[in-house]
Amino acid sequence: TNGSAPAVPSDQYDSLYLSPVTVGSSTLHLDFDTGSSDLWVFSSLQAQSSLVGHDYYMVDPAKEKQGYTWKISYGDGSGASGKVYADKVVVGGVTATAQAVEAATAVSAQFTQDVDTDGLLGLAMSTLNTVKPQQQKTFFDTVLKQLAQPLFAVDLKYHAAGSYDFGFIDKSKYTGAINYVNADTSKGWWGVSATAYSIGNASTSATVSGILDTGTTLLYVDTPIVKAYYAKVKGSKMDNTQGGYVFPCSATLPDFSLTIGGVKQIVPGKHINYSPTSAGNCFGGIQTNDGIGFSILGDIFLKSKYVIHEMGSTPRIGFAQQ
Ligand SMILES: Cc1ccc(-c2noc([C@H]3C[C@@H](O)CN3)n2)cc1F
Repeated sequence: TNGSAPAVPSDQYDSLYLSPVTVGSSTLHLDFDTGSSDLWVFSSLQAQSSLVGHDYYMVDPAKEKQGYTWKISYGDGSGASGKVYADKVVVGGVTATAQAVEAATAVSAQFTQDVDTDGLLGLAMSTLNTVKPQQQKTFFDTVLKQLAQPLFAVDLKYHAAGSYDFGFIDKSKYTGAINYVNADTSKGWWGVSATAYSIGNASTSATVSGILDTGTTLLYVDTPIVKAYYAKVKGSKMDNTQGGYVFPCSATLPDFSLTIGGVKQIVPGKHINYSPTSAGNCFGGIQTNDGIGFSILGDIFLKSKYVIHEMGSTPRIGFAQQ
C-alpha cells in the first residue's frame, strides 16, 4: 500500500509542520523529522500537568517491550525520554502493525510548551534510533517492503499545507524534471553536497555539505556564505540578542541557490524573510552553521521543492520544483 499524509504549518511562520498519525487508538499530530530516527509521543505515562494542550498515546501495558528505554536530544537542546511499546501506527493509510512506539515519561520544556506537537516521527536512517537494549526501526523502515516503491516524498509549502507521500511519486506536486543525486547516508542522515551557491544572479563555486532536515526550521550554511548573502540586504546586521541575522522587514531579499547534481536548487528571497522579531525587524531564514560542522537544509530550503528520499540499493535524493 501507498499513502499520503498532510503536513500542516504549526504557526504563521512555518516553525514546524505537523502530520496526523494514528498510534494505537489515538490520533496524534507529529513533527515528521528527516533529521532523526525515533518515533516518540506524549503519553499517559506522563504527569497530567505535562499533557495539558497535547493529544497523547494511551499506553497498553500488555504491549510494552519490557526493559526497553529511549532518550533523545535535538539540535536546540530539547529532548525527551521514556519507555517502548509495540503498537499499530497508521500514516495516510499505510499501516505498521507492530511499530516501536516510544512513549514519553519525560519531555523538556520546549516540547511541553509547544502545545501543537504531540511528538516526532523520525525519517532518517534507523542507525540513529536511540532505543536500548535493541535499536528499533523507523516507521519508514518498518513499512518499506509494503510500499510500491522504496521511497517517501516531502512536499512542504510556504505558509500552506503540504504533504508526505509514501511509496509513490505524485506527478501533480511538481513541475519539470526530477534531478537525482546519490545520498550520503554514512552518518545516518540524508546527506547531500553542493558545488556552488548563488546570491541573486551571482554564482560562486564552493563545496557545501549538508543534511536534509524537515525538523529544522531554517537553512544553516557556512559563515562566509551567510555574510555574503546579508551583504546584499540593506540594513541587515547580526543581532546577538535575537540569535542571528536580522534586517528591516521592508528589505528586498535576493534569491539564494545551492547547485546540487549540477542543478541550481533555488530558494526564493521571499522565503528567506522568516518572521518578525520582538525588536521591530525581521529574522533571516538563512543563518550560520557555526559549531555544527556541516550545513542543515531545513524547511526554508525545502518548502519550494518536492524532495524524493529513495532507499534503494543505492540511496538517492530527487529534487523537483514545486
Ligand atoms: C520543541 C521542538 C524542539 C526540537 C524539534 C526538532 N525536531 O527536529 C529537529 C531537528 C534537529 C535535529 O536534531 C534533528 N532534526 N529539532 C522539534 C520540536 F518541536
